[in-house]
Amino acid sequence: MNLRPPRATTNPAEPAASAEPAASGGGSDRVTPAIRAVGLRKRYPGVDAVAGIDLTIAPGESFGFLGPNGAGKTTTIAMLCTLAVPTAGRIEIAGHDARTDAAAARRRIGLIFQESTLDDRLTAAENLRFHADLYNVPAARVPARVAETLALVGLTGVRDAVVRTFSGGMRRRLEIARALLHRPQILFLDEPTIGLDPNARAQVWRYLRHVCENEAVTLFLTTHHLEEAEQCDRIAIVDAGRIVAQGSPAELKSVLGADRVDLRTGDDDAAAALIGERLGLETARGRDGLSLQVPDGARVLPRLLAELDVPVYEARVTSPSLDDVFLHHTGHRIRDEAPSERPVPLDAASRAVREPVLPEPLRGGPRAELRALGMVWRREMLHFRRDRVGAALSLVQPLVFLFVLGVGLARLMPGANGGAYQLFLFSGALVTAAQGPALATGTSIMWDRQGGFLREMLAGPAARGSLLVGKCLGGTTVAACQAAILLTTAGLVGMPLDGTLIALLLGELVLVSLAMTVLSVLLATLLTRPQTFGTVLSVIMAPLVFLSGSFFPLGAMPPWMAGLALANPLTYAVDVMRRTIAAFLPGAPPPLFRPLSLGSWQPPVPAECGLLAVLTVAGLAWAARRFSRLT
Ligand SMILES: Nc1ncnc2c1ncn2[C@@H]1O[C@H](COP(=O)(O)OP(=O)(O)OP(=O)(O)O)[C@@H](O)[C@H]1O
Repeated sequence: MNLRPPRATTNPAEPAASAEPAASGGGSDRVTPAIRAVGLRKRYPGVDAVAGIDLTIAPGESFGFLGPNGAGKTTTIAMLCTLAVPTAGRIEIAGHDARTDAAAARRRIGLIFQESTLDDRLTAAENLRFHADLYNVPAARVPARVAETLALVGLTGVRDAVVRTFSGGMRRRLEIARALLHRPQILFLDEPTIGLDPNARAQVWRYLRHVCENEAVTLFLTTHHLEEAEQCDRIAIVDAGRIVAQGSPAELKSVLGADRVDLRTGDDDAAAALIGERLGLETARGRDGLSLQVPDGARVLPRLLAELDVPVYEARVTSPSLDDVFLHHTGHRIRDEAPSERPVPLDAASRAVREPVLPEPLRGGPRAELRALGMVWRREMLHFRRDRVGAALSLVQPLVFLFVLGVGLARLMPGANGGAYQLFLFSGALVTAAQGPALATGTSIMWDRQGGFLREMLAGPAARGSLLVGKCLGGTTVAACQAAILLTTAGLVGMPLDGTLIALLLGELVLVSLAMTVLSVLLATLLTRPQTFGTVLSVIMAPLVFLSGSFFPLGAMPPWMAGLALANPLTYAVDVMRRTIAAFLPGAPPPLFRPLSLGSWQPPVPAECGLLAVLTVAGLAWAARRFSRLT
């Protein structure tokens, strides 16, 4: 059963970029193909993952890309979705060049990856709302679209449940809802039912069929499940990076031409002889009986049974399967098992949808970029608000510095009474309080990458720079908030509670938090494994903190150590805040507060802030460069 007949439609709201000849398989009208790929190739070191693929898929078609593991399906879909750059070839998505007009192409596609790309710390509705922001779905329509798409996949009842509590099937359905939220013209699904049990697979297919009947969407799906490919209007069989056959399931099977009849009889020798004499057909002997090839098994079988004078215990007619087609073209089989089709009720709201819903144009531009940036920032805030334990724990370290290390070391400091040393430590403790959440921003990029959500963001139409800046601003806000919380202990360490001083320190903390956030984000774009990231971070951060003048003044360090401290940007951050505090102390600041100097020159506070700002901008530019290349 096919999903539905192909439709030749274009988006009436927005004419496609170029007029194209008729799409093969999609009728004879002149319509812009939904997907067009010419000479597509992707070479990885040592392997031609895609070795020259041509595709033309008409609007409204459901197209299956069928092949075994490693055939090149995921690589093809990644290129079609503009996530991977082809080694050669050209791709057009609804008439938009995927290379030169990637954002326009992305606005027209919905994507469901092989692995889940949901944020499992957010609720179902929050995942959808973030997606709406990413794709700049008109704000007024978002509540209705969220409700509609959740109803479509039967998840209305769990809209406010955190995704972590969802089963694999529910996650997949939520991903279908999310991919449809911005009304894409083309829905790409990479192995949509992988890892699901037969019942969950049947559910997903039920919703996909429903989508095809009610939304004007072109489906492109990769699969190695034969019965899933069977439901598509057209199929391309891929093997070793090439399309070996293409057509409707019926067309592909008709190439084999014959049905197979299997017989289990009381006397196979006599039956074989009779079939040869009376029907002129050749039989083959197998372990379980006789088999023969006939053009139309259903018509031949009654005559065959009537002619045989031997008992027939079992007779079976098998039409060629796609597996036979696959075997015919590639010389090997695709293994598969069929799912049990158990009906699953659709939500009432989705049953009410009858008319196909046409895709709507989504707009890009600076406002859309700001919205995407805001979405990333808000997500960081949500995570921060929900992770109260983590937030509280990251304050433990600076509090220990202040009230354990501070009290203990003060007794060893000649000429420093306890209060002066604790106040001396305070600027370092503030930096340490900001440091935890700032560095966690890089860690969250690593986990977003591992958990898949990063792909959801990267596949969207928003510029990567907007996403990166949103992430950095989110991390900075959280880090500065944490340091601001520590600032409430200022009175306990003898800091004057002056409004201007506090405002200045908050401003400096924002700069320092941004600098450290950018450092961690840069590291996250340079490294691929979270474990390596954690190790590198701890190796870098220990010397940075201990050589920053946070715990003892540079004047007390041996020259080689003081030289290293001067090369450490964190030293300037601590010095800036310490000098700011010293400026508000009544009388001359204690000797511990002597500012750092480069030879005989004492850099002014604006110069130290300027240095931090320049390093931050340079780090951000480098991180943006790296981030733009992530796939
Ligand atoms: N990033 C990569 N670097 C190197 N080789 C890769 C990379 N991605 C894919 N390949 C190789 O390209 C070939 C095609 O891989 P691809 O993932 O596209 O196949 P597939 O048909 O989607 O397989 P599966 O069904 O297992 O997902 C494989 O040999 C794979 O090892």
